[in-house]
Amino acid sequence: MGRHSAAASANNQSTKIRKTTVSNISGGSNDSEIVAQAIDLTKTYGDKDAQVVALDHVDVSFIRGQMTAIMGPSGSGKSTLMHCMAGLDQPTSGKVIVEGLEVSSMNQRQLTKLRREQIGFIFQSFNLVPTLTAEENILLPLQIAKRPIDRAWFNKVVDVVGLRSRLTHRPSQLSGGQQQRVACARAIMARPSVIFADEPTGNLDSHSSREVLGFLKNSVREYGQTIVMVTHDPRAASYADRVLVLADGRITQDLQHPTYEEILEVFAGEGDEVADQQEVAQ
Ligand SMILES: Nc1ncnc2c1ncn2[C@@H]1O[C@H](COP(=O)(O)OP(=O)(O)OP(=O)(O)O)[C@@H](O)[C@H]1O
Repeated sequence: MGRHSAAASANNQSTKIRKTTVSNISGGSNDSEIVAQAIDLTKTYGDKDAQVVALDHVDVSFIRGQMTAIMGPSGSGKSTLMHCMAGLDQPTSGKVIVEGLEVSSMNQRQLTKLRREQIGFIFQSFNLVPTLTAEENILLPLQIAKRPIDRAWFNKVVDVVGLRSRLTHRPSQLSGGQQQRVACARAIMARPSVIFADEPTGNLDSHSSREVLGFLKNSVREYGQTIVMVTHDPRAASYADRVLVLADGRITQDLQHPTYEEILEVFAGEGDEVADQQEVAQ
């Protein structure tokens, strides 16, 4: 399905779904709970003749202690939004604010500090260091940042992700699900303000996906962790408190606590594409 028809399909569905506007979310009494915010965010690639508008004046706020899923067709701007929010990519115009700090105007040194101290990452490909054990991988970001290691917190995180008996194993000696649980533990160990997860279950079978999503959700419920997760998988998105749908670089849906069926309904017109991507992911 083309990108314009995808957007139209999403808009057509919007009347059927509980919908909260971005201004409702970002305004009013919730202001103190905003962890990360995009204001009039635009990102274009290429020059005038071959310009791609990856993000088109996006306004969105992410609330502390919530898990948000970002969905949308391929090329709709999901990764670009997440990369701009995490300070991995520079917007063309507009602002990104994390914990009250303007990320979009930071220099490299400030960005490195921000990513070390405030932001956790989980990638589809796990991104573990192959020569280090699970324990060493989990502790690596804290050691690089020269931050003290809270052993009680480490033990809690290790037990929650069920890695106690695997701490001395290297990534190659672990299953995909176990490797992703190491990556989750690594992300949460530093207690970041927000964890950005890019297709965290994209390389996992359905059993391992459920384990990883269960752990992520648990970290939101029990420790107030804030998570923003890009996913093509409606099942994964149904674990989230909120689902944002992007099309052509704009947010076309903002759903609070949607059920799996409601998420499927949003993509009913482009079900083949979602189903295909889900199949590839599993
Ligand atoms: N470095 C780049 N140079 C040029 N165009 C780019 C670049 N990165 C992204 N784009 C374009 O920006 C648009 C948004 O890309 P983005 O990767 O954010 O989409 P996405 O929704 O994450 O897609 P997918 O689901 O396929 O990963 C696409 O049209 C893409 O081709």
